[in-house]
Amino acid sequence: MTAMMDREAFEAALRQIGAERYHHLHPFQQMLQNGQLSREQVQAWALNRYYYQSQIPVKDSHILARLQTTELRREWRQRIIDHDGQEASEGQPAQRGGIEKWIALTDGVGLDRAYVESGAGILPGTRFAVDAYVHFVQEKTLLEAIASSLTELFSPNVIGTRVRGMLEHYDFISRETLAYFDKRPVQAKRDSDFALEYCLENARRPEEQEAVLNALRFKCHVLWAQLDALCFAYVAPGLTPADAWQPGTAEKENPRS
Ligand SMILES: O=C(O)c1cc(C(=O)O)c2c(n1)C(=O)C(=O)c1cc(C(=O)O)[nH]c1-2
Repeated sequence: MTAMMDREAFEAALRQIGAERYHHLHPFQQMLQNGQLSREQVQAWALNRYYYQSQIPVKDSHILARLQTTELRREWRQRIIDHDGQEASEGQPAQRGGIEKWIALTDGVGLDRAYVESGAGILPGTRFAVDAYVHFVQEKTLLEAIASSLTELFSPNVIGTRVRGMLEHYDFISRETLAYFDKRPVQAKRDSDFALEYCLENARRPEEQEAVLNALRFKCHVLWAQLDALCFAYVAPGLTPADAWQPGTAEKENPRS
């Protein structure tokens, strides 16, 4: 049996998984940030990732429903607000949510909004990976469900590199198009600091520590598999499934708006 790790060793083991397995290492991510993709390949990324974005508040609602204290629910419900936004109330302005901002991104790369929101044209690999994430948080222990969000420990770096690279290399990408990412690093740090502390405190046995590490490995695979699907369908030519989005289709009617 594996021995219990102390707090530092456990945290180091989690960070090691990110260093080896996070999607910053994926060839599609690297092509995206290095300006090696066509406009259509960037459209494919934006379209497929919309499905991930759309399911994040669904998965967080499953976690929320399992939390047994007001304090924990308050903390977790902020994640749902971040993605779904909030109507104006009591002198507070309305808050645009992440999903709406992602639609601004797909708009910005010229995709038809109704088509994006319909979810038609999503690759099977994207759908399976994202759905697996939602099922994971329903079926596993609460500790594992919370641990599966820990990839966000690593997202501020990859987001910074991606945004810088895309702005530098693609003339069809503007700051406004990528506004989704403006707030993400701060939100991701807040969320992952909380989730990390929860896991460090609540994994009290070696098996629980192992389960947390495996949940983070699983989530790295969820992200990796989505980029694999994009590579296979849109970078290797001619392998796009017949019912998935075909480059050159679903263009917005007025590409300037
Ligand atoms: O751009 C990225 O590389 C990236 C990565 C991740 C992640 O590591 O899971 C998330 C996000 N973005 C993101 O925008 C987001 O809202 C988000 C929520 C979660 C989660 O697991 O709850 N991960 C991520």
